[in-house]
Amino acid sequence: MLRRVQINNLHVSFNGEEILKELSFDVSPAQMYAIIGPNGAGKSTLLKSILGLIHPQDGEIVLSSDQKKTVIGYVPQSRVIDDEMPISARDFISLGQTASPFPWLSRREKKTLKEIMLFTDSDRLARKPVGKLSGGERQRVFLAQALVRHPDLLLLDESTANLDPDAQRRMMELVKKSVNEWGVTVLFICHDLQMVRTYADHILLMSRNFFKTGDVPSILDDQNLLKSVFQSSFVEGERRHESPASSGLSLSASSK
Ligand SMILES: Nc1ncnc2c1ncn2[C@@H]1O[C@H](COP(=O)(O)OP(=O)(O)OP(=O)(O)O)[C@@H](O)[C@H]1O
Repeated sequence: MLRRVQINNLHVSFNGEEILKELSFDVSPAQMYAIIGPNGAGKSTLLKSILGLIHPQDGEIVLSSDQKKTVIGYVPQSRVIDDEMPISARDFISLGQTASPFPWLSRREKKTLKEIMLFTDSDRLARKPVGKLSGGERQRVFLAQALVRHPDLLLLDESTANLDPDAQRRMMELVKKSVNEWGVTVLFICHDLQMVRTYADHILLMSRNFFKTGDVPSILDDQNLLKSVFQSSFVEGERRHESPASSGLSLSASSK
């Protein structure tokens, strides 16, 4: 189980543009943290920094857990799956398991795989080709893949976007179940504030060069705070769009 995640004074810039500045916060185990903020605020950048996919210019990320190495499960914002991909949902989920030198699963891995498929209700999808699954079924399979190594920390980047309200609720219930039953710690990026109110224990509100953490009421009930963060990003965004060349932004720069 995770003991601690500590983000200390994180700085991330791309092409000279500062995306994260002096970002610091602590995460307690077995809790759900929603990360909210306008488009371009740096939310995905933060998750990718925790994953080690982006190297911050300054600051540190401390992960500690009972095991030697903290296991992280990640469901990215978008994932392109070819409709003709000839791999079953079961095999796709098992790709998340620890790489073994053998091309077959050990008895223990098979048992875990079965457990996770039952847990996420994806066992009935086991034999279906992953490319033929509906959007909601795919999300369920992606979550199963992220959970199959029993992560200490689960990072979800808008993983319920594009799902219908019922599928969103079912997915978040599963995530909550993994927190309650296994003590997984979750950071989830979400634009649906109603969902955040229902499922988050804490919130990290981010915009460029600004952040605030707190419990749900202290962030979501502060209308002035929300207005200032979302409105200022809109005004800033408008200015950029009027004059992209003079803004110094590289229009082709994107990690997505
Ligand atoms: N690898 C990269 N190279 C250059 N710029 C990048 C890179 N990754 C992200 N950015 C820029 O950093 C800014 C923050 O991007 P990020 O994806 O973290 O935002 P976000 O808060 O997750 O936004 P959204 O809500 O739209 O998903 C954006 O302007 C983006 O273009």
